[in-house]
Amino acid sequence: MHTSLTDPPPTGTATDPTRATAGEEELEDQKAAITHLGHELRALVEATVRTAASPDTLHRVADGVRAVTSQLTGRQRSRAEIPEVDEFPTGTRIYSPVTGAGSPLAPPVQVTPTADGLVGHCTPGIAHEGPPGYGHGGMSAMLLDELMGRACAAAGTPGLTVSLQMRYHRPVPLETPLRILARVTGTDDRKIFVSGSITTQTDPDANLVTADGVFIAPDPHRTRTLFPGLQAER
Ligand SMILES: CCCCC/C=C\C/C=C\C/C=C\C/C=C\CCCC(=O)SCCNC(=O)CCNC(=O)[C@H](O)C(C)(C)COP(=O)(O)OP(=O)(O)OC[C@H]1O[C@@H](n2cnc3c(N)ncnc32)[C@H](O)[C@@H]1OP(=O)(O)O
Repeated sequence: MHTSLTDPPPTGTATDPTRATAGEEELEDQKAAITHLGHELRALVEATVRTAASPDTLHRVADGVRAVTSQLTGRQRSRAEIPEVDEFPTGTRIYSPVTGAGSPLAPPVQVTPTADGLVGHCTPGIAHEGPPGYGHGGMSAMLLDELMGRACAAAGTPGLTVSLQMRYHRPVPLETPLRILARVTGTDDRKIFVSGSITTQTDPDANLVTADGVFIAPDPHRTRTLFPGLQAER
């Protein structure tokens, strides 16, 4: 199982299949299929919020979507279950609403390490709109919360957000490639202090949104209670 924070591209995977064992190959096939469906669903979501189709067309499409949904049958993941393809808490979260290649809600953000933290790249669409043409403020908070949480995990101290101070300097343009930075700035016992920012990729010196967060590394007993799937499967 690879440990990269970067999710696989829409078609195929980043891992050389000739080096994978049988079990790993199955997981890579699963990841590729989940990614394929996520890609198509994101296109459907974006088309849904942009279309000017007639009521007849919308009703027909809604019926078609219901028929498609009914095909996703069989065993359903339980609430606390960690997907087999995931690498919690430091790697792939395939259904994350921020980074998940399999999530119709995610932009999705591609995450890579930097010298002192993480950088994320994504291009949110109209589905993530707040003010007309600009990103929803809650979406910016979600992008930063995730990247800052991942920066804690990448630094070896996974933690949960207890405080997230947001500052919105300029509106975030949609359909524009964005850069999200996150880095751990300090620790105090179980407290982890993290900063983050969102800029466009073309103007990385102009902060659109900045954030300061406090994350807490839960004690081992709390971790076992909060994440029973971690104990059962890892
Ligand atoms: C193999 C190990 C796995 C460990 C996994 C751990 C975490 C992994 C989680 C995610 C990582 C994965 C990927 C990251 C991607 C996305 C992350 C997105 C982030 C989120 O989406 S996350 C969801 C929203 N988040 C919550 O759902 C938290 C709800 N919360 C709680 O569940 C508890 O809060 C808890 C358990 C966190 C701590 O509970 P607790 O009882 O252990 O801690 P306690 O209260 O004793 O506080 C200890 C010290 O923190 C200080 N403190 C408390 N609050 C503060 C605040 N607001 N500001 C400043 N300091 C604060 C106290 O003052 C005290 O300081 P002092 O000791 O100095 O007095």
